[in-house]
Formats: sequence, C-alpha cells, structure tokens
Amino acid sequence: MAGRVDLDGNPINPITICMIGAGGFIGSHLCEKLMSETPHKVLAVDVYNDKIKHLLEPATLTWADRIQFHRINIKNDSRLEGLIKMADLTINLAAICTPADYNTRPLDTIYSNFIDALPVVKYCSENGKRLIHFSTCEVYGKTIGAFLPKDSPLRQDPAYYVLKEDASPCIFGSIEKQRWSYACAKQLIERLIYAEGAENGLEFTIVRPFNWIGPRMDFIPGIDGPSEGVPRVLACFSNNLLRREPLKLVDGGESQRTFIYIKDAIEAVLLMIENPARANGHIFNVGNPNNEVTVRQLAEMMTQVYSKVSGESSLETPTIDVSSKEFYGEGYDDSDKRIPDMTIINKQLGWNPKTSLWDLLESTLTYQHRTYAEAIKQAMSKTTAN
Ligand SMILES: NC(=O)c1ccc[n+]([C@@H]2O[C@H](COP(=O)([O-])OP(=O)(O)OC[C@H]3O[C@@H](n4cnc5c(N)ncnc54)[C@H](O)[C@@H]3O)[C@@H](O)[C@H]2O)c1
Ligand SMILES: O=c1ccn([C@@H]2O[C@H](COP(=O)(O)OP(=O)(O)O[C@H]3OC[C@@H](O)[C@H](O)[C@H]3O)[C@@H](O)[C@H]2O)c(=O)[nH]1
Repeated sequence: MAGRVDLDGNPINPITICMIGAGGFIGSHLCEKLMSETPHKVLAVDVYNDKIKHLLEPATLTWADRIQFHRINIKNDSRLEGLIKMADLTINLAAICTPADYNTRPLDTIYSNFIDALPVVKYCSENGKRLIHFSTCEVYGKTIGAFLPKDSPLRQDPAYYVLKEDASPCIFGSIEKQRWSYACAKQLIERLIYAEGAENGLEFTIVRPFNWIGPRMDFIPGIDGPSEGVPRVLACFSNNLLRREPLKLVDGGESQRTFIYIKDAIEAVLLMIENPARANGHIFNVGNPNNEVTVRQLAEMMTQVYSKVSGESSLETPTIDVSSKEFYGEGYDDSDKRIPDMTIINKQLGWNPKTSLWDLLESTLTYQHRTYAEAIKQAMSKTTAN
C-alpha cells in the first residue's frame, strides 16, 4: 500500500468514505477492495451486513480499525447526516434495483430511488462533501434502433444503439410499464445532483452501471432469500442450474445485454474515488461493450460453463420459454439492447474492462457451485422426504 499514487503521479492520502448500501452486491466488493488494497476508512451503512460479515469479524483482521458497520435505514435515521459530515466522500448505492420489484412495488421503487436519495444529496451539498452516486444504464431506456422497422439496415449502425452519456436521448415506455418508473426516478435524481453541482458547487460523480455480475449478487431463492423471490438474471439462472431445472427465457430471451465482471467494474470505481479532479462533474458508463449476448445466449453459455465447473451433465431441455406476464406480472417491459460508449471513462480515467463473458461466468459459477450446491441438495431432499 505504501507509495500509492493517482493517475497524475500525486500521492494518494487516506480518506474516510461513508458508503450507503455497503452491505449489497456492489458495496460488498467495493468494501473488500478498499480494505485489501487501500488505506481508506469506510463507514458502512446498510440495513443488512451478511455480505460483508467476513470483513467485519473477527476483530483481529488487519483492517479492523478501518471499517465500521452502522445498521441504519436511510429513510428515517437522524444519524445519517453525522456520518456524512465525518466522511470526506459519500458513495450512495442504496436502492431497490430488481426488475421483479418495479411493477409489483412501484411506490417503494420510486421512493427508494428518488425520495430516499434526496437527503443524501442535500447533506453532501450543505456540508461541502463529495458525492459518488449510483444511477443505472436504464436511464437511457430503449435504443433509437428499437423504433426502426425490423428489417431496417440502420439497426446495424452503432449510431442507432450505442449509449453515450452526453449525446443519447432517454427513451422510456408508457406510465403503466413500470420499469420506467425506476429509470425515471434514477434520471430525476441524476438531474437534481447535476443541478446541485451547477447552482451550489456540489462535487459529484454519477455512475451508470451496465449489468455488473459476479459472486454475492442477489440471493438464491429458498436458500439465502425468499422461496418465491425473483432476483436478477444471474441468480435466477444459477438457481435453475443448481436445482437441475430448465432456465426460464422471458419472452423468448431476445433482449440483449452486455455483462461486466464485478471485479473489473470495481477497478473503475476505485479510480473515481482516488482521482477526484478527473472524476468530478462527470457521468460515467461502466460496462463491457465486448461482452454482448442475448439472454438466450447467456442461458446457453451458463449451461455449458456450469456443466464444466460442476462436472454434471446438462439437461436434455436446458431452457423453456415463459411470457413476461407469467414471470413478472402485469406491466413488465424490457430494455432491448445496452451497449455502453466508453469514450468518456477512457479519456478521464484510462479505464477498460478486461474479463471475457466466459471467464467471468467460470469464476462466478465456480463460486455459486461451491457456496450453494450442498445447501440446495439438502433443501431438495427435505422437500422430497416430506
Ligand atoms: N448490479 C448492477 O448491475 C447495477 C446496474 C445498474 C444500477 N445499479 C445500481 O447500483 C446500486 C447498487 O446495486 P447492487 O447491485 O449492489 O444492489 P443491492 O440490492 O445488492 O444493494 C443495495 C443495498 O442497499 C441497501 N439499501 C436499500 N435501501 C436502503 C435503505 N433505505 N437504507 C439502508 N440501506 C438500504 C440494501 O439493503 C442493499 O444491501 C443501486 O443503486 C443500483 O440501482 C446496479
Ligand atoms: O429467469 C430469468 C430472469 C431474467 N430474464 C431476463 O434477463 C434480462 C436481464 O434481467 P435482470 O433481472 O438481470 O435485469 P435487467 O438487465 O433487465 O435490469 C437490471 O439492470 C440494470 C439495473 O438498473 C438493475 O439492476 C436492473 O434493473 C431481462 O431481459 C429479463 O427479462 C430471463 O429471461 N429469465
């Protein structure tokens, strides 16, 4: 850790970070990175800490004096402002961000992504503290290409689908398609942060993640989360593979996504933390444009990789089609395609993702198998016995 310098060759001084949502998927990886590779301190705020327990205990861990957990619901806790004041930088990750919630808990989704983030922005602005806020790639909504005729050659032209922070429009579906309420709440908080920067000098960075995936993402239903819960696609498909069930393709699995390995993405966040002069005032796409697949292709690749890491043969029928209405309920809608433009993050931070989709699935599914295979076997044999 000694002699660490930033991108301009200046020594990096240790700082204190108030990380809200530190107990989630991204937060747990960011805490791990900050503890193992930097001298910074973390005030970790969340309602849960299961995913960072290994960083909090035992007290003999070398970083024990650099991480503190505060069990706080930011909706209604007066301790929040004090923690933001104690820190040099606040990172806000807290949100409801699972598509199954957007059309079933639309009010919680809007409150969580807009209203609950307001005091965080206000306290940072009033106390002259820097803020890194987590938004989403969903703020771009659908691509322009999605509205062209199916056979239009323009659909192949990147000008009609690549998503650029400073140029692409934000195209949402109608009000009853409530995925866009999430996107809209995220967009409005981005605009508010931008306005605080413009009018009151708030130092901010906005991150737009494009499908970050890896170990500890969400939960496996019935094992470390509710049996009826629907997590994001990595955990849904992992659960199906672990239980030897066909993977469910929503509306034919035709939507396209670019997936990035969480560890690559965390490198980008660390560069933002440690290079404020290059990151302040910017909105950054963080994704891997080289890892694009349809959801159907993702299912096929995960099936192959899982077979390799578990040594189990694949099912004869590895996937089945389900309608979005059946899977998510009324009012679901989808993003058609998400390719991040990398110009701004490349220019400001010199960052590029490294890990291929196959490699990231191999390490992630090895983790899933090691962590859950035995527990699933036991849970399934109990159900059969009953
Ligand atoms: N993972 C991705 O690919 C992805 C993509 C786009 C956007 N994002 C954004 O990144 C952020 C983090 O995502 P994640 O994947 O780590 O999700 P996550 O659900 O794993 O983590 C969010 C954490 O915030 C906590 N939280 C929520 N409300 C809270 C409250 N009121 N008080 C205290 N803590 C609260 C949750 O308990 C959870 O631990 C979110 O803002 C999300 O919208 C993530
Ligand atoms: O079992 C499943 C689960 C999901 N899917 C599909 O897989 C795709 C990806 O679904 P995910 O649940 O991972 O989430 P999405 O990519 O749609 O959105 C996510 O990405 C951006 C973030 O803001 C949020 O974390 C979340 O909204 C969707 O097309 C979905 O319909 C399946 O086909 N089968």
